[in-house]
Amino acid sequence: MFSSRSGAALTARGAVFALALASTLGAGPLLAREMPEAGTAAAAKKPNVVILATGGTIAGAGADAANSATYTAAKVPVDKLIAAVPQMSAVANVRGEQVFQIASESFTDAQLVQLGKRVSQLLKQDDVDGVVITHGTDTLEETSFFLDLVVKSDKPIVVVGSMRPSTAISADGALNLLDAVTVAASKEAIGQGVTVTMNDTIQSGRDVTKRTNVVPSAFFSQWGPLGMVIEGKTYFFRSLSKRHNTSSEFDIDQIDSLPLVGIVHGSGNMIPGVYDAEVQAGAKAIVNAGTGNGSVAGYLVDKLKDIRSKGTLVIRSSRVPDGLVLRNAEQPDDKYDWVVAHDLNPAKAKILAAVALTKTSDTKELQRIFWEY
Ligand SMILES: NC(=O)CC[C@H](N)C(=O)O
Repeated sequence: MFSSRSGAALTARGAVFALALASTLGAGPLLAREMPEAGTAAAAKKPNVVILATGGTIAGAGADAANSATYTAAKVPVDKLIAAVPQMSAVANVRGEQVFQIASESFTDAQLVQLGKRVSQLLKQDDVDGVVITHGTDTLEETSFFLDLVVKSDKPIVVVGSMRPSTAISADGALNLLDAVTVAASKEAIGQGVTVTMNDTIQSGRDVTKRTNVVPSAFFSQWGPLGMVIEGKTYFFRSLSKRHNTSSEFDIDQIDSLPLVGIVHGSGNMIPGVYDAEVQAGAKAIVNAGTGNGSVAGYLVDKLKDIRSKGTLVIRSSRVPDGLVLRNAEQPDDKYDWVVAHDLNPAKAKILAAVALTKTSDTKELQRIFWEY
């Protein structure tokens, strides 16, 4: 049973995307439709979109078409991904760059900064109308929020991944990639912030998170998607009200590295020494992924107060996927000089804290930043 899409369409798409791997392995030529030649009138009319490939399942390959969860991520190079979705040439003049070829859990802050700088550089060019980043889904929510905070451009930036490798029956990467290019090429996406196109929806890169780890409908925002993309048309229904991109006070051109921020996951019966280990490793801030409303066990409060008094920032988030952490609810944040992450989950709070710390370590300023972004 196919839950959300027609079985015939899914199977056809899987077969098309599987061509990418066949070619990678030298099994034969690609059946890509001819792309319009650069410099022709047809090419001049279409928006120019650059695909920056970083790896992930969208570039993944398994041994058999039945392998939807057992495969190797980051195998198929960007030119093969592009050749496997010839429908993109009707939407935009597409070219690709292989920035990395990694599973996204292996992303480092240095790579995040490098990617951000490349996106910024490209979007300053008159001959680039939008950028698509192909990415593993595990940390896609971090990268999409990071780019939303630091790239000073109104042009569309779309981050896209897939849940099934390119070789799988019903691979979801091909349509997700076509949808990403469609959004990146659309006028409607200008100024909407970084978006994520997966499973026919357009989500805000600011608040989308991975909520299930095996099915194509993996990405979810508690505030709902921005819109949908269907058969080459974008439909936007809401806008991001938080500061982002050109309205952001952060600029990747001014950032060369990110300070270390740690996350401590809340549970019952915790080990206070974990906080010390983060501080000793050089963490400038610790995001406390507390229980419930960002609650902190009574026996941990002194530890967190002590850490704060010695200079490390304490940011209260929650391990609960949705909701808000409010200031002075559960803990007296004013008294302890702690910051709350508001609706940002621990991974998102870590990104915002790291970016904010490039400018300030004043807790009033940091709290303002957590309200505004
Ligand atoms: N669906 C995926 O992309 C997960 C594959 C891999 N763990 C990654 O994040 O790159």
